Amino acid sequence: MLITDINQMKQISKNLKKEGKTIGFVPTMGYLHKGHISLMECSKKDNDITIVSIFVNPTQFGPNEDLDKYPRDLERDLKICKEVAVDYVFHPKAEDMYPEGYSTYVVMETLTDKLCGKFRPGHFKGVLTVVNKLFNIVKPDKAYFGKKDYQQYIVIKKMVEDLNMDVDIIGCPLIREKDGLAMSSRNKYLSQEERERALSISKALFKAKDLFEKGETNPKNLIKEMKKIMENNVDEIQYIEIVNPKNLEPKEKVEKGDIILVAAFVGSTRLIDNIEL
Ligand SMILES: Nc1ncnc2c1ncn2[C@@H]1O[C@H](COP(=O)(O)OP(=O)(O)OP(=O)(O)O)[C@@H](O)[C@H]1O
Ligand SMILES: CC(C)(CO)[C@@H](O)C(=O)[O-]
Ligand code: BAL
Repeated sequence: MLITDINQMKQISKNLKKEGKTIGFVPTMGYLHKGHISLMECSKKDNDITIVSIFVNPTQFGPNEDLDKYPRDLERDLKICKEVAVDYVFHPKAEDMYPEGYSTYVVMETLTDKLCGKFRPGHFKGVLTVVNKLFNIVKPDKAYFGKKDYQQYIVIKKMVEDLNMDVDIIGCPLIREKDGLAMSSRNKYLSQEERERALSISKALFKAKDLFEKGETNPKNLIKEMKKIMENNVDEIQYIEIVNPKNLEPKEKVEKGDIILVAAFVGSTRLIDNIEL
């Protein structure tokens, strides 16, 4: 069922909780793909009720980013949600989420100024604020986030811990296309030729993992090999970092369980990807 009214969504969730039902929540920005569907399937397995939100959150986009052109197709998304048999789709209006005079934000003092946060100032402030608002409206027992957006997953986990919020954050595996490209709504922006070049990102990650498994533990060497693969294909590498998976601090010697995080532009499309070692 599609719900667009915030108060109606709050009331539905309140009633579900009164009935003793568990609520699983999958926040999205829509233009759904198999990555999103995998989160919905996880939620359905664990909970009585699954609620998906579709909201392109304006506060997490920078002034020169793609808020206006972000792909939107509600009809298609609703069809997918129906096929997967989610119980409710929450699709609020931006003017209801952020009415005139809106002035309260959630700011995290660590973790958000590095990696994506360094290149997208204010991004995580917008993400944490909207996720907090959505949690207050939907009141989930568990919320599902993809590890494709790995920093986002860690930052949200920390917010929930720091603010003693009553929701379990579940991180779900990154889903790829058959040829290795990480699924993302923004892949729609890529031309055929750009998509080919974008494959160098996952190729570089797979290569680095292979080299690590063969014994290379110097992050500089792994990153150098990745750059060799990506340099002539992508248009800009924003970062390649090998970090501790919990605190996102760069590693001097790579160990099993560390994670390689990448952000790069192909044409005007910014893509992120990662691999766990
Ligand atoms: N390939 C994927 N595998 C697993 N989870 C994913 C994947 N892509 C997106 N998700 C998750 O889906 C949720 C909603 O993400 P969002 O709607 O921004 O999709 P997206 O494809 O990441 O879009 P974008 O183009 O903004 O990167 C997030 O928790 C995100 O991590
Ligand atoms: C978590 C989220 C739905 C908040 O707008 C968004 O950042 C996303 O889609 O990953
Ligand atoms: N998938 C994270 C949302 C964003 O890029 O704004």
